[in-house]
Amino acid sequence: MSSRIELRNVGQTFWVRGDEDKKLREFVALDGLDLDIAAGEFLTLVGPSGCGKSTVLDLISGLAAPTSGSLTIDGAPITGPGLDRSVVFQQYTLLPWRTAASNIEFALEAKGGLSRSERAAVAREYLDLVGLGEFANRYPHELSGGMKQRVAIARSLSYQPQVLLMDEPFGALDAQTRERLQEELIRIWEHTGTTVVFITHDIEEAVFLGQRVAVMSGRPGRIKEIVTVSLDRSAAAETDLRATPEFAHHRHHIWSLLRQQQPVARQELAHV
Ligand SMILES: Nc1ncnc2c1ncn2[C@@H]1O[C@H](COP(=O)(O)OP(=O)(O)OP(=O)(O)O)[C@@H](O)[C@H]1O
Repeated sequence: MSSRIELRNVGQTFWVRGDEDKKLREFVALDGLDLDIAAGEFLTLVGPSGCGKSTVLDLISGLAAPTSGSLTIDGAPITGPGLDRSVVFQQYTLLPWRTAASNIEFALEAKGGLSRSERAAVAREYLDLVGLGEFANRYPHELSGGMKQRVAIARSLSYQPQVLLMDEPFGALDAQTRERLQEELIRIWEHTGTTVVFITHDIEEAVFLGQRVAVMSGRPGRIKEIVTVSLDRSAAAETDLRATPEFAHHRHHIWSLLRQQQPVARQELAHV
């Protein structure tokens, strides 16, 4: 199950207080942002810190409304959060007093429509999918960071959203765990066919995961370029994809695009 998402001429303005005079000013975070994400696509989003990546995700999730422009999912306007979209954040968001399985069952309970035993079966199925079938009865504090994030992904997928929104989900993990989870995420995405929008600061992660990488520019945030990544991911089990010339080519191209841009905070300072 997957959905198509369209952002048209999207603008987002915040009111911020000036550092010196404390007066409220308009701050244009996004302006004229256009983005089409195909049903079932895996799109990664990179850009300088503060360029508006999380703001874009907040708008798609429906947690915020844009100041101007339109966002649609399968042609219908996005007017608020919905069970068709699920978000995974960098910080582990599991309930500490519930086991791994029970965290997933809790999300299913909120959705409704399943009996207790059906919820337990679905929780088990998705824990198996992320390789944690043996850890169903562990509490979050008994799991590693990577395991906690796997449970969060399993929980997000358990109610079968059409879109999975991920805001630097592997940012707090060590390099090895991160690579392992990237490979697992590709496998899960191939299995579920869900549309994925994935924010990262890591160019290699963006190239490894994304069928396309949307590179943002800051002040105001908009899409600078969309890079189509051609990698034979089916060979990932036998080949070190990150060592191939194609990978290096894409990595360098995106690095050059980002290199041309200043961090947004420095640009803001220049305007004070
Ligand atoms: N609620 C808000 N009120 C005021 N300003 C905000 C608000 N949310 C975001 N901003 C500003 O909008 C800009 C974009 O923020 P956002 O978090 O989307 O950037 P980002 O690209 O995700 O940053 P990072 O990569 O550092 O996480 C920043 O300058 C931020 O300070």
